[in-house]
Amino acid sequence: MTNTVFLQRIADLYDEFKQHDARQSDRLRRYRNIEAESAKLLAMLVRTQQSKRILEIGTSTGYSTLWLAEAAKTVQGRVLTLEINAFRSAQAKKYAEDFELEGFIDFWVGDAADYLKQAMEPFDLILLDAERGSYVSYWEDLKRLLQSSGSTLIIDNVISHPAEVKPMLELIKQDEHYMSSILPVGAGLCMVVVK
Ligand SMILES: C[S@@+](CC[C@H](N)C(=O)[O-])C[C@H]1O[C@@H](n2cnc3c(N)ncnc32)[C@H](O)[C@@H]1O
Repeated sequence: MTNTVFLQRIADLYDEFKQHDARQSDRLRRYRNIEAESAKLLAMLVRTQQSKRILEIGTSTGYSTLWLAEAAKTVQGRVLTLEINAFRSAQAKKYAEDFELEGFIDFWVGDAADYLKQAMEPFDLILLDAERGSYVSYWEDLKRLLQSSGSTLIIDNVISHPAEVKPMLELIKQDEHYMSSILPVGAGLCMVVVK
C-alpha cells in the first residue's frame, strides 16, 4: 500500500468511526479514537525515535494502532496493543488485515492492569489511552517498562480532561527521573521522557 493510499484509507476510516460515535449517546459505546493530528504525531515519534517496541494501552477499533503499526513497519518495530473489549479488539484486527499491517501488531485482550502487573520487557514508546481513572494505578508498572533513557510515554486527553489526569501528571512531575511536557495537539498529549 502506498503512503497516499494509506492516508486516504485511514482518513475514510476515521470519518466512519466519527460518524459511529456521533450516533451513540452512551460514552462507553463510542470508539473514542484519538485525534488525527495526535495519531500523526505518534507516527512521527516512532520514526524519529526509531521505536522498535511500542505498547498501546486502549486499542478500541485500532485507529491509533494502524498509525503506530504503519510507522513501526518502516523502522522494523512492533506494536503490542491492549484492549479489554474482545469485540473491539477483533474489529481492530480486521482493520489491520485490511491495511496489511497485522504482521506488525500483537493484539492482547484483557484488563491492561493484568498485563502491566506481570510485564517485564521494556518498551521504547507507550501510548496511554484507556480509562483515565486507572492511570495512577498503572504508574509503578509503567516505570518498570520504561527502562532506558529516551523511552517515552504519551498520555492522551490531558487538555480535554485535565481534572481526570491531574493525579497522574502530579505523580510524574514529582519523579526526578522523568521530564514531561504538555503538547497542544489534538485533545492534548502529555509527553513523558526518561532522563
Ligand atoms: C479512548 S479509547 C482508545 C482509542 C484508541 N487508542 C484509538 O485511538 O483508536 C479507550 C479504549 O480503552 C479500552 N479500555 C478501557 N479500560 C481498559 C482496561 N482496563 N484495559 C484495557 N483496555 C481498556 C476501552 O474499551 C476503549 O476501547
